[in-house]
Amino acid sequence: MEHILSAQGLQVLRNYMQQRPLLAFDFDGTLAPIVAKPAEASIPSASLSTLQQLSERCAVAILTGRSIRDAQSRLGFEPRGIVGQHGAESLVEGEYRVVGASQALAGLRQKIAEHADELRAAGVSVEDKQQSFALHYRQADDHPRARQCIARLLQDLPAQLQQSAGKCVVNIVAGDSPDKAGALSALLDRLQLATVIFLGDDENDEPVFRYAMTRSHCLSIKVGAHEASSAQYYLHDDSEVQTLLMHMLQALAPHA
Ligand SMILES: O=P(O)(O)OC[C@H]1O[C@H](O[C@H]2O[C@H](CO)[C@@H](O)[C@H](O)[C@H]2O)[C@H](O)[C@@H](O)[C@@H]1O
Repeated sequence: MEHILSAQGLQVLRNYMQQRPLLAFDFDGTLAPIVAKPAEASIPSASLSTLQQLSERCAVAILTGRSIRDAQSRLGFEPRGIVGQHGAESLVEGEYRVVGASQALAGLRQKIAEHADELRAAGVSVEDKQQSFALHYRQADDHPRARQCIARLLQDLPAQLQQSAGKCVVNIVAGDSPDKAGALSALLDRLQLATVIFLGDDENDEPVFRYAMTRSHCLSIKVGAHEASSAQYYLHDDSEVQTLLMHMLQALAPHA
């Protein structure tokens, strides 16, 4: 993995930007720094301003584990596409679709209600996003205990549901939902774009990093270098995101 802000990385970035790619961004841990409470996450104002300017010159999309409604409330601009709940819902040029749903989510909702006291005592908070759940334990005093409590809840998870790990969170989505890679592929088709730059940081972004390896016009960048990641390039951490956005913008300037 190469640093995207190295001389070589920036040359690759400029070449991509000249093709007017789709600029696709993960939200938490990428555009918005990780914070203790999910409700308090926000994009720093400088990044928001640069994203707005980018969205006037290029197609911009957000690919997030959050619900679309939640993500929208944290964006000061309207992207061409938003993929929400890890791929389970999409909003592209005003058209909303739920892609994948399962009755089994209703069963899990009931089970979560039955285990509410136990989850609360273990410091687990539940984010019900309708097409998916996030079971958060960042604020638990004892993370192993919280994870055990979640594992007990999910031990007989129906085959129609799938779980995945994230940053101090366990996500549950319907098994027939696309992941972010499937959703990105559909988005590119829909927008009739072939080239994409994707920036993400977490487990649910790895399918996109792997997808990028199979395509010739897909540049993948991971926030936070990690040997096990399939991303091609990295940023050290989210404090470098604004610098990257500025380089993207400069590469679109007429004289660039
Ligand atoms: O795909 P993403 O946009 O990265 O969304 C993944 C999840 O992000 C949120 O949780 C994470 O961020 C929180 C705020 O920084 C943090 O407190 C939590 O520990 C992280 O897991 C969001 O709440 C989830 O719904 C998303 O699935």
